[in-house]
Amino acid sequence: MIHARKLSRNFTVKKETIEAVRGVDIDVPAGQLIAFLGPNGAGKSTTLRMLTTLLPPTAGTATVAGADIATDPAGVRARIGYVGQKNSAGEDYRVRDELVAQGRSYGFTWAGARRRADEVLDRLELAPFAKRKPGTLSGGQRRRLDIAMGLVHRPDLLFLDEPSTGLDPQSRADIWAHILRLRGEYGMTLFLTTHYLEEADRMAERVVVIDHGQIIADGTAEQLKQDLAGDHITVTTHDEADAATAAEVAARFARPDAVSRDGTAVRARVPHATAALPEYLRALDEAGVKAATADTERPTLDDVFLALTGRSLRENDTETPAA
Ligand SMILES: Nc1ncnc2c1ncn2[C@@H]1O[C@H](COP(=O)(O)OP(=O)(O)OP(=O)(O)O)[C@@H](O)[C@H]1O
Repeated sequence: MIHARKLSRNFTVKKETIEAVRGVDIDVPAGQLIAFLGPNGAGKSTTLRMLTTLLPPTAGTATVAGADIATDPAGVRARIGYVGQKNSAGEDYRVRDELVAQGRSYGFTWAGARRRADEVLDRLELAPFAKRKPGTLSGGQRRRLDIAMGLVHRPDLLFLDEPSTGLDPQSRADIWAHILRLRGEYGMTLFLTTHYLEEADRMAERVVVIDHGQIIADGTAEQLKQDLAGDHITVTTHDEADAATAAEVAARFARPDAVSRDGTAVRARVPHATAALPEYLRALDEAGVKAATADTERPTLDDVFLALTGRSLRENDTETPAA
């Protein structure tokens, strides 16, 4: 559905060149739900804008939904939907009329556009608001309208740039329920960016991480966590001397740089915590150290990012994601 090779985009600002996207290669098969993650300024929107033909690449090639972004941008646009960060519906018309106008802009007849408008109103549970102006909708309803606008022409592939940003947790869950239902009904390919790592972790089949314009990780959330972050074991002891011994013992189970100590707490990164913990506790016993508490923790996608870059993706977050 998407095949991009060495996709790159530079911007020149005051004679300075910004390499926003640097040689992105990506292949997305039909039907996949893929989350594109990265900190602010990593190049997510720029990549999306190139794939959706809103921005020409400086170098590289891509075919999207079977059409070449450079030689057949109209073909790409006819087959994809794009829901950007900004509202896509205007303020002048009523909700249904906005959707009908969108259908007309894709070449549907008036009757066809009205049929499509009613279908997406129904699918996104917006029918009760059909006669309202977009400006009177709540944040979540407005976001559903944006998605409806992107779906009027029944695209095979839908790009969503931060579909849930700025919404309260309940509206976010609601948007996701709609996205997943639409995907089930239409069998669409979904390519989305999000700042919410938990959402990417739970919802996406594939996670691609971009940083400084380059893809630095690509796989299922589970693979990335297992390969790049590993589980964590945390053991606390009764005094700091024991903790120092416990840290030395931990270094036998984990790489030395994957062991840290804070007072009486020792934390170690290991491939499989549930298997390593009993062995570790036995080894502590042999070393004459009694653990006060022992805990295991699965890694998060933020741990993956931290392992890859030494930075946390959360440093950019301004909102607290829902649990
Ligand atoms: N029109 C532009 N002119 C100049 N620089 C730009 C332009 N658009 C993007 N950039 C720069 O390119 C880099 C990548 O920006 P981009 O918007 O793709 O990042 P992003 O990962 O989508 O970030 P965010 O999460 O904040 O939306 C940034 O350094 C940004 O400042």
